[in-house]
Order: sequence, then structure tokens, then C-alpha cells
Amino acid sequence: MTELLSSAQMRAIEQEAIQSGAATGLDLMERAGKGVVDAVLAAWPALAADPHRAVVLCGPGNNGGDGFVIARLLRAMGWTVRLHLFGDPARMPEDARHNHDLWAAEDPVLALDAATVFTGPRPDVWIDAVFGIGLSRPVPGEVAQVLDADAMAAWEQSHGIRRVAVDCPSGLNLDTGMIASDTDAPEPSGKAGRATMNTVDLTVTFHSPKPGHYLAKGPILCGEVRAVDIGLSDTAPERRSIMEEPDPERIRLVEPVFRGRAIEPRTWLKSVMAKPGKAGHKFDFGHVMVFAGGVGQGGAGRLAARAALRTGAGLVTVLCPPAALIENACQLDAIMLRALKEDVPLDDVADARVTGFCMGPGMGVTPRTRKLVQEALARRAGPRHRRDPVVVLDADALSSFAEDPASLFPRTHARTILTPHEGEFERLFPDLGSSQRQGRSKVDVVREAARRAGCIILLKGVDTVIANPEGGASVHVAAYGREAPWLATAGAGDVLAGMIAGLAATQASAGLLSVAELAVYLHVECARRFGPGLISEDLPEQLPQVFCELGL
Ligand SMILES: NC(=O)C1=CN([C@@H]2O[C@H](COP(=O)(O)OP(=O)(O)OC[C@H]3O[C@@H](n4cnc5c(N)ncnc54)[C@H](OP(=O)(O)O)[C@@H]3O)[C@@H](O)[C@H]2O)[C@@H](O)CC1
Ligand SMILES: Nc1ncnc2c1ncn2[C@@H]1O[C@H](COP(=O)(O)OP(=O)(O)O)[C@@H](O)[C@H]1O
Ligand SMILES: [K+]
Repeated sequence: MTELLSSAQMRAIEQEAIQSGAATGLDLMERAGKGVVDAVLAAWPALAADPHRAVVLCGPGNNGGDGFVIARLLRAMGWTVRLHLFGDPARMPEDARHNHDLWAAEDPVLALDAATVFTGPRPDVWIDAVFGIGLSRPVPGEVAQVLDADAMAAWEQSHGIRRVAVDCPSGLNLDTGMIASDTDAPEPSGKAGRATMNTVDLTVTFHSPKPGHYLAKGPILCGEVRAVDIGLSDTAPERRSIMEEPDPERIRLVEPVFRGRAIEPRTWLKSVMAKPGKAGHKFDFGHVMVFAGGVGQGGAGRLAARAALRTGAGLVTVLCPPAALIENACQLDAIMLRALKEDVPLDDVADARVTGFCMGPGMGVTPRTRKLVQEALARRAGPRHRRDPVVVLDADALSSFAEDPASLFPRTHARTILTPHEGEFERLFPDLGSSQRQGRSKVDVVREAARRAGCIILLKGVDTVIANPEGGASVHVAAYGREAPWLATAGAGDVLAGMIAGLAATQASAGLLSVAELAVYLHVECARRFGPGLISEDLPEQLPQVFCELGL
């Protein structure tokens, strides 16, 4: 997993390097500028063959300072560079001012406005170094007009300008992935909502990627993200094992990377899953009970059950009301089936060997659902198990508590995971819902929700955020070459709930958050492997091939 650094953490690491004497601010700025130039030439090697044309847009802070370094290095390579500055050079921070002066001693500093920028010749490379981690409010109107997608499209025509952002496309908040005007009133002179903010082809960031590259609009705007080494060391203790719970101070990106290096996915899978390489019989790998709905409402539960079985649970049983028994019996083979009468307690059908419950898909928003959830949450580890059964609550199991979420949270425990989509999340945490975030990131609100609920929360989306009550948080994004638009199909969430239950119920030694991370990754891998035309039934059926391709 790659650790994503907040702006404050990045500044602290930079300050530590400067105060310890390991580097000066100017050294870091020079390395940052050189890192961007190297990344550009690595992305488009043909540009190294002969001099080209660049436009560099600089802002009033150190992001602009990086821009001045980039302009100077390109100039030294014989490139023709037009540099535009927003802000007053006299008020720039010292290092940025120094680099401004080096540039200005030999070449003009042009105004940063649409009239000046778009009347110049079209460049081969466009560098956006206006605002980075220091963005503190919506981008001013005159800058927004230059960073506008329509204006760029009209100017670019078919010229093929390579667009590069320094740290981030200016206007993107690197902590939240939001555009400042998404949550605040736009500047009076600004374009409404900056909805047409320019996307770039390449974003070059420093030391480590930031949450905003992966959350919300980040993946839409950033193109490819490259983190370049600028010689900073991170003194935070390294996690010893890939399956260890995340550092509560950090956010980690779900991917097969460990300590900065890509690892074989199989190493990751084996560290989280119980089945590979372990001998045992079916009960050694857990028994998952999945609750299905009544007549005609069983599909969602059956999807979850199939996913639980394919992820490795030793046994899976669907529980349904007696009237739905025949319907389910017609559809299930390897999955067992039991009727659960309205007035029968869960303990009558679930013995001590049950290690997981998957509840919600298709169950119905009813008092009965609420009661069954409470009974499942009250269950404790059987004599042969070290851990309480995992309880995955999704869909109707969550919505059944919408009227009174506070009655759920005292019962949830460390082996509980709630897997809402945004609508279900807002029902349980109205003040943290997407319409109420006011600049708080998805990670912040999921951390807060996990703290309140006292269990793991997984908030789904293209960017899926998982957090535990201690503050540990992970982000998985279906972007940057792992797009999965075909997952936007009914029932995909039911399959994910089943996958989590199936992986966790095997009594793997990895923690529940690590299990959830892997489930989200596998879910997207299944969708990507199947590709266009995917429907939810296809997802569990892809698992064998995905496991095989990931080296199990
Ligand atoms: N940290 C590191 O390790 C390294 C950091 N490096 C680089 O430094 C960058 C961070 O630099 P930074 O802190 O100076 O912030 P930056 O993004 O230039 O913006 C601040 C300026 O913009 C202004 N301003 C903000 N919003 C505005 C708005 N909407 N409209 C108008 N003005 C606005 C703000 O004004 P103020 O809010 O103070 O009024 C201030 O003047 C970072 O992204 C990276 O590129 C590398 O060199 C190497 C190592
Ligand atoms: N465009 C998308 N890209 C990647 N993942 C997606 C996309 N759309 C939906 N998903 C994923 O598909 C699942 C949908 O779950 P959910 O909204 O609960 O649907 P349902 O209730 O129909 O099962 C979630 O895991 C979500 O993250
Ligand atoms: K920028």
C-alpha cells in the first residue's frame, strides 16, 4: 500500500528536512522542478530529441516557484518558453522569488490572463504551476478562464498540447479531491462552478501522492500521476507487514505495493486469505450465512452467497422465509438453504460453527430485519474460533436503522463492517452525507462515521473509502488504468458484501479492514476481466480466473 500524505504531513516532512539541515528549501524546489522536467521527458521521449515550445503558468507561492525552475531548465535545453505569472513577485516566498529573479533576469514575465496566454503561439507542453497544496480558496476568475477546458479546446484545436500539472491541476484540493468552488461560492468574476476545469495528461507530485489525487474529482482531472523523489526521508515507522492495520495518522492506497515497491499480487492475497497453502476441511474455512428476502426478493442474497462461496468460505447457507424456499431451491446447488420462520430466533438455525453473517441485500426494510441484525451482532465466537463472527451489513440491513441509527451503534463491534453506498450512508449519518460535507473529504467523514459506529465502514463509489474506529483509513480507486464503469450495475454491491463475508469468515489472520481492502480490489479486478456487458451474476464467476491471474 502506498501511504497518501495530507498537505500538513507533506509540509511537516519538508520542514523537518530543512530544519535538520538535510536540504534547503531551494534544493527541494530545484529537485522538484527537475523532477517535473524528467517526468515530462520520460512520458514523451520524443520531446528530448530537439527543442520544443512550452507555456509555463506560475502562481504566487512555491508551486509557482517550481514553475520558474521548470521554465529555466527547459530554457537551458534550448526550448522556447513563454512564462505567465499570477500575483506580485515582491510578495512571493523567498525561494520562489529567487527562482523568479533568475528567470526574469533574462526573459519576460507575462501576465496570466486569457488575452495574453491565448494570443501566444501554441506550445508543445503546457505546465500548470499556479497553485499546489497551498490553495486556500476558489481559483480567481482570471486564472479560471485560462484553466478552462473549453478555452483550452478552442485554442488547442488539433495541435496536441501535452498538459502537465505541478503537484495538481490548479484548483484541485489535494486533501479532498474537490474543486474549491464545489463547496464554496465561486468568485464573482469566476466561471460558474468551474465545472469545465481543464484536465491534464500528467500530474507530477513530490515524494508521495496525496489523497486528492485519488478522491472525488482527482482521478478525472489528473491524467497520470507520477510521484518523484526529491530526497525527503519519511521518519514515520514503517509497517512491518502488508496485512497490518493502517497507521491512524495516514491514509493508504489499496494496491499491490509495499514499502514503495510493486509486489506480486499473490504475496498480498496469500497474506490476507486463509485458504491458499493451508490444509483443512470445509469447517476450517468458515460458514457464512446470507439472509435472502421473501418471494421474488431472493436474487440479491443469492448473489452475495455465490460471492461468499467463491471467495473461499467452506460453507455458505442462504436463509430465507419459508415461502421463498422453493424459489431458492430451484436456483442453488453448492449453496445450502434453510427456512427461517418469522418468529424463530437466529440461534435456532445458526450453530457455533457459523463464522460470518451477510445481511441486507434484498432483506427488506422491516422490523424483522432489524431484529435479525441485532441477533447476529450479539453472537460471539464459538469454542473452536478465536474471533467473533464477522457481520457484514449492507443495503436493507442499514436502511432498516435509518429512523434510529443510534440503536445500531451500541451493538456493532470490531468484527462488524457496514458497506453503504452514498444514499445509505446519508441515512445513517445525515450530517456526514454528500450534501453536507462542506469541504470535508470522503476520508474525513468515513473516519468520523467509523468512530461513531465503533466498527469498520466501507463507503462505496468509484473512490471507495474504508475506515476503522481508530482512524485507520484506506482509499481504493477504480481509475488510472483500473476503470470499471461496468460495475455500475444492479447487484454489484451485493456481490461485494458477499465477497467480504466470504473472505473474512475463513478466519484468516488478517484484520477485517485488510480483508475489505482486498475484497474491493478483487471486485474491480473481476469487473475489469469480464469487461463490457458485465452483469452482477458474472462477478463471482470471474473470481477463479482472477485468482489464477493474480498468481494463486
Ligand atoms: N511541501 C514540500 O515539500 C514541497 C513543496 N513544493 C511546492 O510548493 C507547493 C506549495 O507551495 P505553497 O505552500 O507556497 O502553496 P501554493 O500552492 O504555491 O499556493 C500558495 C499561494 O497561492 C495563494 N493562493 C492560494 N489560493 C489562492 C486563490 N484561490 N487565489 C489566489 N491566491 C491563492 C496563496 O495566497 P494566500 O492564501 O497566502 O493569500 C499563496 O500565495 C507545492 O504544491 C509544491 O509545488 C516543492 O517546491 C518541493 C517541496
Ligand atoms: N463507475 C464505477 N466504477 C467503479 N466501481 C463502481 C462504479 N459504479 C459502481 N461501482 C461499484 O459497484 C458497487 C455498487 O454497489 P451498490 O451501489 O450497493 O449497488 P447495488 O445496491 O445495486 O448492489 C459498489 O461496490 C461500487 O463501488
Ligand atoms: K499546479
